[in-house]
Amino acid sequence: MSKNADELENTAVAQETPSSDVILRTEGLTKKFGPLTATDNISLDILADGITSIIGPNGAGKTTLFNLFTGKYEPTDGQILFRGQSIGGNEPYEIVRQGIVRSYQITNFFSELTTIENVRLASQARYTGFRPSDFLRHHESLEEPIADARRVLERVHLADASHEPASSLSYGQRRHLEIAIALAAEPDLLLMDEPTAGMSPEETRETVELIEDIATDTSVVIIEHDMEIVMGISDQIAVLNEGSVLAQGEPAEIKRDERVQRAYLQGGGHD
Ligand SMILES: Nc1ncnc2c1ncn2[C@@H]1O[C@H](COP(=O)(O)OP(=O)(O)OP(=O)(O)O)[C@@H](O)[C@H]1O
Repeated sequence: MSKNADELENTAVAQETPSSDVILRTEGLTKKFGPLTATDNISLDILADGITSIIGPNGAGKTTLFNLFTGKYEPTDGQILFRGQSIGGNEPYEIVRQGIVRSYQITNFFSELTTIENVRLASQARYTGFRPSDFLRHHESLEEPIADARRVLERVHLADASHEPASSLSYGQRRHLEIAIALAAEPDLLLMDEPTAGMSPEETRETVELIEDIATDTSVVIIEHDMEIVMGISDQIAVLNEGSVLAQGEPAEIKRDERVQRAYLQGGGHD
């Protein structure tokens, strides 16, 4: 039976609109730096549920993709849809307000302030705004930001260190403080760049558990080089190679994908 015009139109809409289980979609996303193409026509779906890992050899375009998601870079071409809305080229503070937050691998807090003061400042921004100049504005009450900061510190197991100067925290605790600062913005999508890099086996185990806990109510995307962690933690994996998506799927599919093995698991260099 042939479809009438309405049915055809509905089909077209259904194909174009990301389904509700996709939180972020890229369509033909390209970023060029002069003659170099860092991400090349990437079309990728990040599912709302669970943890997506982005893997690939050095220079594959993983960090560039994160920088496009957070508004640090403007796409040269293509679209980024967050919950169906185009965000490509938005300012970083707008993207944080829209619900995408990145937790940094590098230390990015005020070391002379206490642990809770650092998280409280980040929670305050939810009330005053995420524009750099908004940090100078005052929320009339500190009660809510302090209560939020306490809750977040419980979650990342730093409650006991609340009143320690951030400079006195161990390396693993500092990384958890970074995560706490990101969580204080109450993201819907949390981006994490090598969340266990440089950690001891014990710190790594705690951090993996923490990420799994966060993923129960927040969509999580991680860039990760450690294949044991990737295979254990991920619900979905996207493999990039030379700026393009080589494969996307569940860990078992990715493990047996011959192109992936050739490009990355056996052949390609990584940290
Ligand atoms: N700001 C920039 N200016 C010029 N070239 C850049 C810039 N950022 C990234 N590149 C280039 O884009 C390509 C992709 O880099 P990107 O950092 O995204 O890769 P990656 O997959 O994150 O690598 P790694 O695992 O080493 O961090 C590389 O060739 C890199 O040199």
